[in-house]
Amino acid sequence: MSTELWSQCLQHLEGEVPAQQFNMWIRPLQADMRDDGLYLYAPNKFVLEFVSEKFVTRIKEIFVEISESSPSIYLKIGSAAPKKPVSVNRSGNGENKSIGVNSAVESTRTSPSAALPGGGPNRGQSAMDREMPVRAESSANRSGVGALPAEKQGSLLFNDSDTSIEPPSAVIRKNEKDLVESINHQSFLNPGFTFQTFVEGKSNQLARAASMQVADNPGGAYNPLFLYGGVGLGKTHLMHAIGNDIVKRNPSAKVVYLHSERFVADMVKMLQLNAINEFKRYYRSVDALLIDDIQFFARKERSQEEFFHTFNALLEGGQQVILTCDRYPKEIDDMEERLKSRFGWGLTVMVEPPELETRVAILMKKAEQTNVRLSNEAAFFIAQKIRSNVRELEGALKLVAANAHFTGEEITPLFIRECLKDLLALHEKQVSIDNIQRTVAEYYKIKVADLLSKRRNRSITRPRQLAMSLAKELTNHSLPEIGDAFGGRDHTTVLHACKKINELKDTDQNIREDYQNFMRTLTT
Ligand SMILES: Nc1ncnc2c1ncn2[C@@H]1O[C@H](COP(=O)(O)OP(=O)(O)OP(=O)(O)O)[C@@H](O)[C@H]1O
Repeated sequence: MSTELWSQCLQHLEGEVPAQQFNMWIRPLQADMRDDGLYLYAPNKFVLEFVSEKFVTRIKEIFVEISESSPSIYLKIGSAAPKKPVSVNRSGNGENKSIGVNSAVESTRTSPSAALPGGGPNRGQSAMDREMPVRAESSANRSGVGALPAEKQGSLLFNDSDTSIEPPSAVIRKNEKDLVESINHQSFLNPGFTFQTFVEGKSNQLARAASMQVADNPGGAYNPLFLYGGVGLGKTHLMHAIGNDIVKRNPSAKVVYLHSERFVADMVKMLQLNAINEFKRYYRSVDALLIDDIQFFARKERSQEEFFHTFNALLEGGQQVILTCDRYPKEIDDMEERLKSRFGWGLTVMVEPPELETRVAILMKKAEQTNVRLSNEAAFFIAQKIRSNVRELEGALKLVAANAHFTGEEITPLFIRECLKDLLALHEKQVSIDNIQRTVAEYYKIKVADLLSKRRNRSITRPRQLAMSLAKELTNHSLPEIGDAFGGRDHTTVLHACKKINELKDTDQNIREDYQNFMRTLTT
C-alpha cells in the first residue's frame, strides 16, 4: 500500500476538519502502510480514543473514494519507524508542517534513532527526560528538538549541574537583598487549579483534552501549547492544572509559572544588576515554563527578544512551554512576527465562553467546594444572567453566598436578584437585540434593515440566523419576542436559526469563529 494514499487522505481530512481539530488529533498521528492494512500510531490514549471514535470511519471512506479499497485500520499507541515525511501546508498559519507518514510528526527534524525510547545519540536530554520515567509510547514524539543541527542542539543542553541552578532571586540575594522579595517567584502553582476542579463543557473540551495530553507527555507533540480566549474563561486554571499534574507525576520536575509582566519586570531588574546571564540560565533550566497572558509582551521589544531566545532554547531542549493569551497569535499587535509564528508551532487551542449547562455545572462545583448550599434553580438563575466570564460567575456566587451567610436567608432567585442588583443591571443593559443587530450588520457590511427584511439570499440569511441565535443566548427575550424584533418573524423561525447555527458551529469553522468573536465583542 502506498504512502501517497495516506498523504491524499490527509489532504482530504485537512479540508474537512476544522484546523484546531486537525492539529490536535490528526497531525500527531503517524501512519505505517503495510500489506495487511493501515497502522496508525497515536502519541497517547486520548488521541487514540478520539481518532477511533470520530475519524476512523471517515478515513476508511476517504480510502474508498481515492483508491476504491478499504484497508483494515489498526490504531496503536506508539510510533512508526521513521520514513519520509509529507508536507501539508496549513492554511491557518501559512507554515509547512510535517505530517507523519510512516514517521514521527517531527521526523524531518530528528535522527531516526530519536524515535527510539529515550531518544537517540543526537538528541539532547532535558532535565525532564532524566527525571521523568520514559514512556515507550510517547518518547518518539518528545522531539521538537532537532530543527537545528546536532552540534547546535548540544550547545543548548544542560549538563547535570545545571539542574540545580538557583532562581535569579537567589543570585541577587548575594548582591541586592532588597530586590529579592520582588523577584523570588519560583514555581508558583495554585494547588486549587487542577483537572479535577475544572468543569468540562463543550466550550473548553478541546482545550482541556489538549492540556491533559501535555500533562501526560510534556515536551511532546504539543509544544508549545498555546491557549487563547476571552477574559476569565479558565486558561490560567488549565495551565496550572498541567503544571500540578506534571509535578504530581514527578515531584522533582521544575515547573515554573509566571505572568508575562513578571517576566518583564524580572528581566529589567536583572539587566540593571548586570545579571542577565543568570536570568537566562534560570529560565532555560526549567522542565516546563508556563507564561500567562503573553499579550503583555506587546511593544516590549527587549523582553520579546529575551523571551524569543528562551523559548527557542526550551523547545530545542524538549522542555515544555505553555502560553496563554487573550487572542489568537496572529492577532497580537506589536509583537514580532517570528515570535507569533513560533507560537503556532505546537498546538493552538481556543477556550470559549461556557454554554449555559457548563455555567450551571461550574457554579454547582464551586458551591460544593466552598460548602455553599445552592439549588439547581438558583444556579440556573445566576448562570442565565451572567454568561461570558467564569470569573464573574464565581464572583457573583461569592457575593450571594456571603449575603446568605450574614442574613441567614436561603438562596432563591429573588434573593439573588436583590444581591446582584447592580451587576445584573449592567449585564441586562449591555446586550440588547438592537445592539446585536447593529454589531452583526456592521461586521458583515449589510444594513440592519436587511436583517429585518424578507430577503432570503445566503449573504443575508446567515447573518440573520447568527443574530437571532445571539439574541437567544445573550438576552432574556423569549423566542416570539426575538421573532418580532426581526421583522415580525414566527418563533419557529428563531428556533430553526438557533438550531442551524448550533450545527454550523460544529462543522463550519468560519461561523464558529464569527460566533465566538460576536460573543466576545458583545459581552466584554
Ligand atoms: N471550566 C471551569 N471549571 C471550573 N472553574 C473554572 C472553569 N473555567 C474557569 N474557571 C474559574 O474561573 C476563574 C477564572 O479563570 P482563569 O483565571 O483561569 O481565567 P483566564 O482565562 O486565565 O482569564 P484571564 O485572561 O483574565 O487571565 C478561576 O477561578 C477558575 O478556577
